[in-house]
Amino acid sequence: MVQIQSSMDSAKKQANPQEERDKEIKSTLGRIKHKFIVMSGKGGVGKTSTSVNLSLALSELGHRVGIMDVDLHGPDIPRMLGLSGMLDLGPNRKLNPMPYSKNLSAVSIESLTPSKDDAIIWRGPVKFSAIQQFIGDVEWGDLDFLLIDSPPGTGDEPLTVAQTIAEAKAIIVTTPQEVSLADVRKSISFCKTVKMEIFGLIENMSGFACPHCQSVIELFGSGGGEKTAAAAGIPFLGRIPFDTRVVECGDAGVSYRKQHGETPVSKAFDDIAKQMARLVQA
Ligand SMILES: Nc1ncnc2c1ncn2[C@@H]1O[C@H](COP(=O)(O)OP(=O)(O)OP(=O)(O)O)[C@@H](O)[C@H]1O
Repeated sequence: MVQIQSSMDSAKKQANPQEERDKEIKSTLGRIKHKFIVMSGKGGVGKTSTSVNLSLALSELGHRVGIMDVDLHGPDIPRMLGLSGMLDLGPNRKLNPMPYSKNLSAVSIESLTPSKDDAIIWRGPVKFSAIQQFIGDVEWGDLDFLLIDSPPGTGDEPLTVAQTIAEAKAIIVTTPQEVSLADVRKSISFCKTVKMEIFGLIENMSGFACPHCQSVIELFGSGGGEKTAAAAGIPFLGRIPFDTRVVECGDAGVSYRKQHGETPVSKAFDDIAKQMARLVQA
Protein backbone atom coordinates (compact mmCIF):
# COMPACT_ATOMS: atom_id res chain seq x y z
CA MET A 1 0.00 0.00 0.00
CA VAL A 2 3.07 2.27 -0.13
CA GLN A 3 2.25 3.98 -3.41
CA ILE A 4 -1.44 4.34 -2.70
CA GLN A 5 -0.60 5.88 0.64
CA SER A 6 1.86 8.34 -0.85
CA SER A 7 -0.68 9.61 -3.35
CA MET A 8 -2.80 10.70 -0.41
CA ASP A 9 -0.13 12.91 1.01
CA SER A 10 -1.03 16.26 -0.47
CA ALA A 11 -2.21 18.89 1.92
CA LYS A 12 -5.28 19.42 -0.24
CA LYS A 13 -6.39 15.83 0.24
CA GLN A 14 -5.84 16.04 3.95
CA ALA A 15 -8.04 19.13 4.03
CA ASN A 16 -10.98 17.28 2.47
CA PRO A 17 -10.01 13.74 1.57
CA GLN A 18 -13.45 12.40 0.57
CA GLU A 19 -14.23 15.35 -1.70
CA GLU A 20 -10.81 15.04 -3.32
CA ARG A 21 -11.24 11.28 -3.74
CA ASP A 22 -14.69 11.74 -5.34
CA LYS A 23 -13.14 14.19 -7.81
CA GLU A 24 -10.38 11.73 -8.70
CA ILE A 25 -12.84 8.88 -9.14
CA LYS A 26 -15.04 11.04 -11.36
CA SER A 27 -12.14 12.13 -13.54
CA THR A 28 -10.79 8.55 -13.86
CA LEU A 29 -14.19 7.05 -14.66
CA GLY A 30 -15.17 9.88 -16.99
CA ARG A 31 -12.78 8.50 -19.60
CA ILE A 32 -14.17 4.96 -19.48
CA LYS A 33 -17.22 4.31 -21.63
CA HIS A 34 -18.61 1.06 -20.19
CA LYS A 35 -17.99 -0.32 -16.72
CA PHE A 36 -18.87 -3.81 -15.60
CA ILE A 37 -18.51 -5.69 -12.38
CA VAL A 38 -18.18 -9.44 -12.79
CA MET A 39 -19.88 -11.17 -9.88
CA SER A 40 -20.83 -14.64 -8.74
CA GLY A 41 -22.97 -15.92 -5.93
CA LYS A 42 -20.57 -18.76 -5.22
CA GLY A 43 -16.77 -19.20 -5.29
CA GLY A 44 -14.91 -21.20 -7.91
CA VAL A 45 -17.49 -20.88 -10.69
CA GLY A 46 -14.96 -19.26 -13.03
CA LYS A 47 -15.62 -15.58 -12.49
CA THR A 48 -11.96 -14.57 -12.80
CA SER A 49 -11.36 -16.87 -15.77
CA THR A 50 -14.42 -15.34 -17.43
CA SER A 51 -13.26 -11.77 -16.70
CA VAL A 52 -9.81 -12.52 -18.14
CA ASN A 53 -10.99 -14.37 -21.26
CA LEU A 54 -13.75 -11.88 -21.97
CA SER A 55 -11.27 -9.00 -21.63
CA LEU A 56 -8.94 -10.76 -24.07
CA ALA A 57 -11.79 -11.36 -26.52
CA LEU A 58 -13.00 -7.73 -26.32
CA SER A 59 -9.45 -6.39 -26.74
CA GLU A 60 -8.91 -8.59 -29.80
CA LEU A 61 -12.06 -7.18 -31.34
CA GLY A 62 -10.22 -3.84 -31.19
CA HIS A 63 -11.78 -2.37 -28.03
CA ARG A 64 -9.58 -0.67 -25.43
CA VAL A 65 -10.05 -2.72 -22.30
CA GLY A 66 -8.98 -2.47 -18.67
CA ILE A 67 -9.32 -5.27 -16.18
CA MET A 68 -9.10 -4.74 -12.48
CA ASP A 69 -9.64 -6.91 -9.46
CA VAL A 70 -10.99 -5.74 -6.17
CA ASP A 71 -10.66 -9.21 -4.70
CA LEU A 72 -8.59 -8.34 -1.67
CA HIS A 73 -8.48 -11.93 -0.47
CA GLY A 74 -7.61 -13.78 -3.65
CA PRO A 75 -6.49 -11.52 -6.48
CA ASP A 76 -5.80 -13.84 -9.44
CA ILE A 77 -5.95 -11.48 -12.43
CA PRO A 78 -2.16 -10.87 -12.75
CA ARG A 79 -1.42 -14.58 -12.35
CA MET A 80 -3.88 -15.57 -15.08
CA LEU A 81 -2.46 -12.95 -17.43
CA GLY A 82 1.14 -13.85 -16.63
CA LEU A 83 1.79 -10.35 -15.26
CA SER A 84 3.92 -9.63 -12.22
CA GLY A 85 5.60 -6.77 -10.39
CA MET A 86 4.39 -3.68 -8.61
CA LEU A 87 2.34 -0.89 -10.17
CA ASP A 88 4.34 2.25 -11.08
CA LEU A 89 3.42 5.76 -10.05
CA GLY A 90 3.11 8.11 -13.01
CA PRO A 91 4.26 11.76 -13.03
CA ASN A 92 0.84 12.90 -11.78
CA ARG A 93 1.15 10.45 -8.85
CA LYS A 94 -1.47 8.12 -10.34
CA LEU A 95 -0.95 4.39 -10.69
CA ASN A 96 -0.10 3.13 -14.16
CA PRO A 97 -1.90 -0.09 -15.12
CA MET A 98 0.25 -3.02 -16.26
CA PRO A 99 0.14 -3.33 -20.04
CA TYR A 100 -0.74 -6.81 -21.35
CA SER A 101 -1.15 -5.91 -25.01
CA LYS A 102 -1.84 -2.82 -27.12
CA ASN A 103 -5.52 -2.85 -26.13
CA LEU A 104 -5.50 -4.51 -22.72
CA SER A 105 -4.09 -3.42 -19.38
CA ALA A 106 -4.64 -4.64 -15.87
CA VAL A 107 -4.41 -3.59 -12.26
CA SER A 108 -4.71 -5.74 -9.21
CA ILE A 109 -4.78 -4.98 -5.55
CA GLU A 110 -2.08 -7.65 -5.43
CA SER A 111 0.28 -5.36 -7.33
CA LEU A 112 0.26 -3.06 -4.30
CA THR A 113 1.48 -5.64 -1.82
CA PRO A 114 5.21 -6.38 -1.64
CA SER A 115 4.82 -10.18 -1.62
CA LYS A 116 2.32 -12.19 -3.67
CA ASP A 117 1.79 -14.46 -0.70
CA ASP A 118 0.90 -11.66 1.74
CA ALA A 119 -2.66 -12.04 2.98
CA ILE A 120 -4.63 -8.81 3.25
CA ILE A 121 -6.70 -8.63 6.41
CA TRP A 122 -8.96 -5.60 6.30
CA ARG A 123 -12.32 -4.99 7.82
CA GLY A 124 -15.32 -3.45 6.05
CA PRO A 125 -14.71 0.32 6.36
CA VAL A 126 -10.99 -0.05 5.57
CA LYS A 127 -11.83 -2.17 2.53
CA PHE A 128 -14.35 0.41 1.39
CA SER A 129 -11.81 3.20 1.64
CA ALA A 130 -8.99 1.19 0.01
CA ILE A 131 -11.15 0.10 -2.94
CA GLN A 132 -12.47 3.62 -3.50
CA GLN A 133 -8.93 4.95 -3.43
CA PHE A 134 -7.76 2.17 -5.73
CA ILE A 135 -10.49 3.01 -8.27
CA GLY A 136 -9.68 6.74 -8.19
CA ASP A 137 -5.90 6.42 -8.25
CA VAL A 138 -5.49 4.47 -11.49
CA GLU A 139 -4.61 6.31 -14.69
CA TRP A 140 -6.46 4.19 -17.26
CA GLY A 141 -6.68 6.86 -19.94
CA ASP A 142 -9.46 6.36 -22.50
CA LEU A 143 -11.11 2.93 -22.35
CA ASP A 144 -14.10 1.35 -24.06
CA PHE A 145 -14.59 -1.32 -21.39
CA LEU A 146 -13.53 -1.74 -17.79
CA LEU A 147 -14.16 -5.15 -16.23
CA ILE A 148 -13.94 -5.33 -12.45
CA ASP A 149 -13.52 -8.79 -10.98
CA SER A 150 -14.98 -8.99 -7.49
CA PRO A 151 -14.87 -11.78 -4.92
CA PRO A 152 -17.78 -14.22 -4.74
CA GLY A 153 -20.87 -13.24 -2.80
CA THR A 154 -22.47 -9.94 -1.96
CA GLY A 155 -19.99 -8.48 0.52
CA ASP A 156 -18.08 -5.22 0.90
CA GLU A 157 -16.30 -5.35 -2.45
CA PRO A 158 -19.29 -5.46 -4.85
CA LEU A 159 -21.11 -3.06 -2.53
CA THR A 160 -18.23 -0.58 -2.71
CA VAL A 161 -18.13 -0.81 -6.50
CA ALA A 162 -21.91 -0.33 -6.72
CA GLN A 163 -21.71 2.73 -4.46
CA THR A 164 -18.65 4.21 -6.14
CA ILE A 165 -19.48 3.59 -9.80
CA ALA A 166 -23.16 4.37 -10.16
CA GLU A 167 -23.22 3.42 -13.84
CA ALA A 168 -21.48 0.03 -13.38
CA LYS A 169 -23.49 -2.91 -14.68
CA ALA A 170 -23.30 -6.43 -13.33
CA ILE A 171 -22.33 -9.54 -15.24
CA ILE A 172 -23.19 -12.58 -13.15
CA VAL A 173 -21.30 -15.84 -13.70
CA THR A 174 -22.72 -19.16 -12.63
CA THR A 175 -22.32 -22.87 -13.23
CA PRO A 176 -25.35 -24.96 -14.20
CA GLN A 177 -25.88 -26.81 -10.89
CA GLU A 178 -28.86 -25.88 -8.72
CA VAL A 179 -26.54 -25.08 -5.78
CA SER A 180 -24.87 -22.30 -7.84
CA LEU A 181 -28.13 -21.09 -9.28
CA ALA A 182 -29.57 -20.64 -5.77
CA ASP A 183 -26.64 -18.30 -5.01
CA VAL A 184 -27.18 -16.47 -8.30
CA ARG A 185 -30.64 -15.54 -7.15
CA LYS A 186 -28.98 -13.85 -4.13
CA SER A 187 -26.70 -11.89 -6.49
CA ILE A 188 -29.73 -10.83 -8.52
CA SER A 189 -31.49 -9.69 -5.36
CA PHE A 190 -28.32 -7.81 -4.27
CA CYS A 191 -28.19 -5.93 -7.59
CA LYS A 192 -31.85 -4.99 -7.28
CA THR A 193 -31.32 -3.77 -3.71
CA VAL A 194 -28.34 -1.55 -4.60
CA LYS A 195 -30.05 -0.51 -7.88
CA MET A 196 -27.27 -1.84 -10.08
CA GLU A 197 -28.37 -2.80 -13.58
CA ILE A 198 -27.76 -6.46 -14.42
CA PHE A 199 -26.21 -6.59 -17.86
CA GLY A 200 -26.55 -10.34 -18.11
CA LEU A 201 -25.78 -13.81 -16.91
CA ILE A 202 -23.12 -16.23 -18.19
CA GLU A 203 -23.25 -19.97 -17.60
CA ASN A 204 -19.71 -21.33 -17.24
CA MET A 205 -18.57 -24.98 -17.20
CA SER A 206 -21.64 -25.68 -19.26
CA GLY A 207 -20.90 -29.09 -20.73
CA PHE A 208 -17.45 -30.60 -21.26
CA ALA A 209 -15.87 -29.95 -24.62
CA CYS A 210 -13.86 -33.09 -25.40
CA PRO A 211 -10.44 -31.95 -26.73
CA HIS A 212 -10.26 -35.08 -28.93
CA CYS A 213 -13.60 -35.22 -30.69
CA GLN A 214 -14.94 -31.72 -29.74
CA SER A 215 -18.28 -33.22 -28.70
CA VAL A 216 -19.92 -31.76 -25.57
CA ILE A 217 -20.78 -33.88 -22.47
CA GLU A 218 -23.16 -32.31 -19.91
CA LEU A 219 -20.88 -32.59 -16.81
CA PHE A 220 -22.87 -30.40 -14.45
CA GLY A 221 -26.00 -30.20 -16.56
CA SER A 222 -26.74 -27.31 -18.83
CA GLY A 223 -29.35 -24.65 -19.39
CA GLY A 224 -30.05 -23.80 -15.71
CA GLY A 225 -28.42 -20.38 -16.15
CA GLU A 226 -30.62 -19.53 -19.10
CA LYS A 227 -33.76 -20.60 -17.22
CA THR A 228 -32.72 -18.60 -14.13
CA ALA A 229 -32.05 -15.53 -16.29
CA ALA A 230 -35.42 -15.90 -18.02
CA ALA A 231 -37.22 -16.29 -14.68
CA ALA A 232 -35.52 -13.15 -13.32
CA GLY A 233 -36.11 -11.22 -16.55
CA ILE A 234 -32.40 -10.57 -17.19
CA PRO A 235 -30.47 -11.13 -20.42
CA PHE A 236 -28.66 -14.44 -20.92
CA LEU A 237 -25.26 -13.75 -22.49
CA GLY A 238 -24.10 -17.29 -23.27
CA ARG A 239 -22.60 -20.61 -22.20
CA ILE A 240 -18.93 -21.48 -21.87
CA PRO A 241 -18.05 -25.18 -21.95
CA PHE A 242 -15.74 -26.90 -19.46
CA ASP A 243 -12.31 -27.42 -20.99
CA THR A 244 -9.32 -28.65 -18.96
CA ARG A 245 -7.04 -26.40 -21.04
CA VAL A 246 -8.70 -23.36 -19.39
CA VAL A 247 -7.19 -24.58 -16.09
CA GLU A 248 -3.75 -25.19 -17.63
CA CYS A 249 -3.67 -21.76 -19.29
CA GLY A 250 -4.95 -19.96 -16.18
CA ASP A 251 -2.33 -21.65 -14.01
CA ALA A 252 0.46 -20.98 -16.53
CA GLY A 253 -0.62 -17.34 -17.06
CA VAL A 254 -0.97 -17.77 -20.82
CA SER A 255 -3.81 -16.71 -23.08
CA TYR A 256 -6.12 -19.64 -23.85
CA ARG A 257 -7.15 -18.20 -27.21
CA LYS A 258 -3.53 -17.61 -28.29
CA GLN A 259 -2.56 -21.10 -27.20
CA HIS A 260 -5.49 -23.05 -28.63
CA GLY A 261 -7.05 -20.89 -31.33
CA GLU A 262 -10.62 -21.51 -32.44
CA THR A 263 -12.28 -23.93 -29.97
CA PRO A 264 -15.82 -24.02 -28.50
CA VAL A 265 -14.46 -22.05 -25.48
CA SER A 266 -12.81 -19.28 -27.54
CA LYS A 267 -15.86 -19.10 -29.77
CA ALA A 268 -18.14 -18.77 -26.72
CA PHE A 269 -16.05 -15.86 -25.39
CA ASP A 270 -15.94 -14.23 -28.84
CA ASP A 271 -19.72 -14.50 -29.16
CA ILE A 272 -20.29 -12.98 -25.70
CA ALA A 273 -17.78 -10.18 -26.41
CA LYS A 274 -19.52 -9.36 -29.71
CA GLN A 275 -22.88 -9.43 -27.99
CA MET A 276 -21.60 -7.07 -25.28
CA ALA A 277 -20.24 -4.65 -27.87
CA ARG A 278 -23.56 -4.75 -29.70
CA LEU A 279 -25.71 -4.35 -26.58
CA VAL A 280 -23.79 -1.31 -25.28
CA GLN A 281 -24.36 0.43 -28.63
CA ALA A 282 -28.09 -0.37 -28.60
N1 LIG B 1 -14.70 -23.13 -18.56
C1 LIG B 1 -13.83 -23.70 -17.74
N2 LIG B 1 -13.35 -24.93 -18.00
C2 LIG B 1 -12.47 -25.54 -17.17
N3 LIG B 1 -12.00 -24.98 -16.05
C3 LIG B 1 -12.42 -23.76 -15.75
C4 LIG B 1 -13.37 -23.05 -16.56
N4 LIG B 1 -13.61 -21.84 -15.98
C5 LIG B 1 -12.84 -21.79 -14.87
N5 LIG B 1 -12.15 -22.94 -14.72
C6 LIG B 1 -11.21 -23.30 -13.63
O1 LIG B 1 -11.94 -23.33 -12.41
C7 LIG B 1 -11.13 -22.85 -11.35
C8 LIG B 1 -11.86 -21.66 -10.70
O2 LIG B 1 -11.91 -20.62 -11.64
P1 LIG B 1 -11.79 -19.08 -11.23
O3 LIG B 1 -10.61 -18.86 -10.33
O4 LIG B 1 -11.88 -18.30 -12.47
O5 LIG B 1 -13.12 -18.98 -10.36
P2 LIG B 1 -13.65 -17.78 -9.47
O6 LIG B 1 -15.11 -17.87 -9.52
O7 LIG B 1 -13.03 -16.50 -9.87
O8 LIG B 1 -13.11 -18.22 -8.06
P3 LIG B 1 -13.01 -17.36 -6.70
O9 LIG B 1 -13.84 -18.12 -5.74
O10 LIG B 1 -11.54 -17.39 -6.36
O11 LIG B 1 -13.49 -15.98 -6.97
C9 LIG B 1 -9.79 -22.47 -11.96
O12 LIG B 1 -8.91 -23.54 -11.80
C10 LIG B 1 -10.11 -22.28 -13.45
O13 LIG B 1 -9.00 -22.56 -14.29
